[in-house]
Amino acid sequence: MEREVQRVRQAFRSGRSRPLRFRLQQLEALRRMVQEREKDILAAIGADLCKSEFNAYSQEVITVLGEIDLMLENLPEWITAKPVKKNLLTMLDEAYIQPEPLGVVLIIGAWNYPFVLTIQPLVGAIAAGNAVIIKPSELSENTAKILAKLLPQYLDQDLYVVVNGGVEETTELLKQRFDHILYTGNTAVGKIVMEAAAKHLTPVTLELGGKSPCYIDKDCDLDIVCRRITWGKYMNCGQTCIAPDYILCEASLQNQIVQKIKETVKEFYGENIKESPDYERIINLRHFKRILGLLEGQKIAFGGETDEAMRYIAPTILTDVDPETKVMQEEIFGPVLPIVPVKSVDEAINFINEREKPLALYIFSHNNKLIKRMIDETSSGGVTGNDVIMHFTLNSLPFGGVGSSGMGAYHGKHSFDTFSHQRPCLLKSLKREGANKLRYPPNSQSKVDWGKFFLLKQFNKGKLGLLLLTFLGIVAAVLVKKYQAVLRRKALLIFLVVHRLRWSSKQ
Ligand SMILES: NC(=O)C1=CN([C@@H]2O[C@H](COP(=O)(O)OP(=O)(O)OC[C@H]3O[C@@H](n4cnc5c(N)ncnc54)[C@H](O)[C@@H]3O)[C@@H](O)[C@H]2O)C=CC1
Ligand SMILES: CCCCCCCCCC(=O)O
Repeated sequence: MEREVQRVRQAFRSGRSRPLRFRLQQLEALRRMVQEREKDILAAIGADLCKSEFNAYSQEVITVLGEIDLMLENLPEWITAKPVKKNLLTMLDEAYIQPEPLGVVLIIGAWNYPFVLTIQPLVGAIAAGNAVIIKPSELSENTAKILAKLLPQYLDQDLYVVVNGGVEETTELLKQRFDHILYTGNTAVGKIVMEAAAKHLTPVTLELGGKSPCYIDKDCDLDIVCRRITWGKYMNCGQTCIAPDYILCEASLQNQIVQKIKETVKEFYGENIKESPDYERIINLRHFKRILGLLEGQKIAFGGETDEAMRYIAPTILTDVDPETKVMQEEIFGPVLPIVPVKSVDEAINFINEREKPLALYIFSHNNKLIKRMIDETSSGGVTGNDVIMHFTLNSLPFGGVGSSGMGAYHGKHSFDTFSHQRPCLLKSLKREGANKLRYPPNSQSKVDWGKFFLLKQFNKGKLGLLLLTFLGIVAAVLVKKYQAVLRRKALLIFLVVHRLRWSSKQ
């Protein structure tokens, strides 16, 4: 493993991942891979999660293609140095921020959306000019295999490398030194990743999970609310990190919600859900049994049917759920929707704030003030009002968690920033040494006063200073006339200072 990482680092050191042209070529090659090998990719995702081609395309492939297009369109602007504001002391210098690649990035993907959760970060890392080691999840083995096969056929083989394997291989990888690690998966492994990264002071982006609450206000159009929740909760058989984990609402709404979700499930998946091409399966037996365990002792208002051989769990709703029971203690990550009754929005806010910060928060209400209030008085990785999941799809929004649901974010420009160092650059001239005397020893009160004058607004706003500088400006102008060639630059500096002070005294 050490040799593999060394090889990638050598490739990064060659500098070839940095030029804009190269980055664009690699992103175009990746887009070609997705388009030319679409059938293979969809088949692999389908085999891992029992997912239809339509669903695999619209839940995973479309996002990756959109991300690549966004990068191709904006990268020339994003990699350009951005000038920054200057102060009186640096007025004649060049000051700017230049994004630079971090180096070798490790991307550890999860199995639930095995293509998009691995390739979308890769797009950002390539765009930012890095070399990348990609570690797909071993649980989605078909997608892991197809990525290991296809990526080297399209991308630079030394800069972008897929490492497949399980916990043992990931553990070995994590002993190596990286310049950034982006991990998607559960919180427990997130801690292992962070501990390993700390040994090398490697920065991390942790895309973790949690229980994302969904509050339904009493004045809602429940038909629409329930359609949206049914879509987001049962998509991918509930195995979505930002799926609404549970509902908070007044007890009186429960029966109507159950009824409307039941009707929607029939509309979406038909009479025989097992036969529906749109309804997926649980990834493996361990997760299947874990989810069944969460049903113990609960009041099942709808669903509950299971088939171990097919790892099938029907869309299920639990009502009057006690917050102390197991289903409310861990992320469900399956098609089970508990409803926890609350008496008011205040109680819902307290309920959310008493628990770990979730990855997403969903609020349904006609009352925008109530939505804004809940946003103000709670914390979560992201929020969608009057819908679910959709904040993930807008790549101008950063996607990530907060607190135990993760740290850092990606998607679109946020990915580019995550995988870049914002390098501050100040380029001075070897001339104009006179002004530097201010900061050289021996120090004195008058130097401190000049320092204040140049750097602190409150000390250069006064009229006295302005008068003094105007006077200096006149003297300078006279001197310039006399020693034009030598003093032109100094006079210009004084003029600029006077101009700046006039401007700041107007503020
Ligand atoms: N925030 C986000 O964007 C997302 C978060 N998730 C979260 O991920 C979780 C589900 O995924 P998991 O079952 O964790 O996926 P997983 O079991 O596939 O693990 C993710 C990665 O961690 C590695 N790994 C597992 N155990 C390890 C260990 N002991 N040491 C080192 N590496 C190890 C695996 O090889 C894999 O590449 C849920 O909690 C879900 O909420 C899932 C998708 C998106
Ligand atoms: C248009 C629907 C796209 C849905 C994609 C959802 C991917 C979520 C990944 C996750 O957070 O686990």
